[in-house]
Amino acid sequence: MQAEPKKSLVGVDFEVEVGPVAHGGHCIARTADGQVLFVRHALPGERVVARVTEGEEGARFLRADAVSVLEASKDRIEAPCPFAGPGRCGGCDWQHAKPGAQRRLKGEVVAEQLQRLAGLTPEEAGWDGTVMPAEGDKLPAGEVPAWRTRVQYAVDADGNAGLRRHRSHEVEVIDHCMIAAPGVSELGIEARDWSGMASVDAIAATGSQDRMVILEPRPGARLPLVELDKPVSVMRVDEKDGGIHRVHGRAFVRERADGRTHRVGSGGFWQVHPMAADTLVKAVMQGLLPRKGEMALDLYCGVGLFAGALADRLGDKGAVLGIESGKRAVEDARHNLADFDRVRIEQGKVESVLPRTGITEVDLIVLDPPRAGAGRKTVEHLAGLGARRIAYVACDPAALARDLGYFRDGGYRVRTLRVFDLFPMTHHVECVAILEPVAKGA
Ligand SMILES: C[S@@+](CC[C@H](N)C(=O)[O-])C[C@H]1O[C@@H](n2cnc3c(N)ncnc32)[C@H](O)[C@@H]1O
Repeated sequence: MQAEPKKSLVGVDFEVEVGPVAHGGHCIARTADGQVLFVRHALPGERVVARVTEGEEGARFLRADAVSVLEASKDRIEAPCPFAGPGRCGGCDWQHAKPGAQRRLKGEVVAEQLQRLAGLTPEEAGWDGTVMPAEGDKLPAGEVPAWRTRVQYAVDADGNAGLRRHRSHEVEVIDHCMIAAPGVSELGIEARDWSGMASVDAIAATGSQDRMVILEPRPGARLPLVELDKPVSVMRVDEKDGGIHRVHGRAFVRERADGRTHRVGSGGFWQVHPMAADTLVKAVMQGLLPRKGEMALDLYCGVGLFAGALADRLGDKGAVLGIESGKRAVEDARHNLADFDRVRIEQGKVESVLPRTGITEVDLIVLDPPRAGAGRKTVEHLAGLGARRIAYVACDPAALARDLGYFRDGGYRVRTLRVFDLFPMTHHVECVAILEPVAKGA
């Protein structure tokens, strides 16, 4: 017998009391029947009308948008961006929260994940519970920061440009993105007509005048001429293989951080807040306190940000091994670190390359994995290398908390945790955890 299809609840409204914020930035609520709702654009303590955007009867949970606020939180503000809100731009999801409240809520999410997945209180994690701005970010509270040094715009078939709506391919047509850095705006949809393109990825480097635009043309469309009064690279996404190819200018931009210049190719990772790289390097180095002559690993090393910072502090007798899966990022890392004799970069996945290196002992480890985290197997391997300190840089607090639990099983404790707001107006948060071995007999 075929099971009856479940009835979709999309478009149905529920009047609900909004509970705490959850991982992912949505708040938790329940329908009168007890079904869990993850409500976007809501704040804890509010009473709202939540309109279901995903889910059916009997589903474990539903997703919804707060389409009307019946009782507002004192943390609520009118979103400064005219394109934010239910069903609109999918970029910033916390425009409706005061800047101070955004940080507090990020802290609540980190604390909840630590408790639930690692059994740690903030005190046990050596964290004072605060969420810090990026180093040197002195913007007055309330002012919308134009921070994003990389924005991927979308263009519809009629040539209207904007940003994608939340979990949708539809384009929210906009004339300006408030959080785009000025260098991005002078290149992006604010500056020219992008008809014929499907997407336009605009990058403005920090510490150099370099600009890059990665264009994905619609079938048969010609690329527009892109001119700027500073070095601009034009790249093209290949329709057939999805590869990124150079059309004009250099195939990279130069980013400055920790006193060095880093070449970052079109597909390579670089932090999108202009002060993020320096902030993270400082937090990692303050936590690790590298000593001359030590041996260190930089895992998920990208173009070599932490490997370079480590090599610089470890001196001529120190050594660093970086591992990164992206082929072009590895080429960039090798270029960026060419001045250091005792730095080696291996290409491949950490989980397969690390065991093959035959390394059985290191002094220091930095790991900065993608959102999924490192996972049990890699953490078990790392915990067996006897490092005196480990710095775990994380963009997903849930993956971090889970992996901290694995590190605890491997004999490591969290010495300090620092939490940074490197993504204002969104729910995203960045953490740096410093671990050390639990003293024998403790
Ligand atoms: C969050 S970025 C960090 C990059 C670098 N640490 C930085 O701060 O600029 C994560 C990096 O890990 C790489 N990556 C993803 N999965 C990987 C894996 N399984 N093994 C090695 N590298 C991986 C990505 O290509 C990306 O460069």
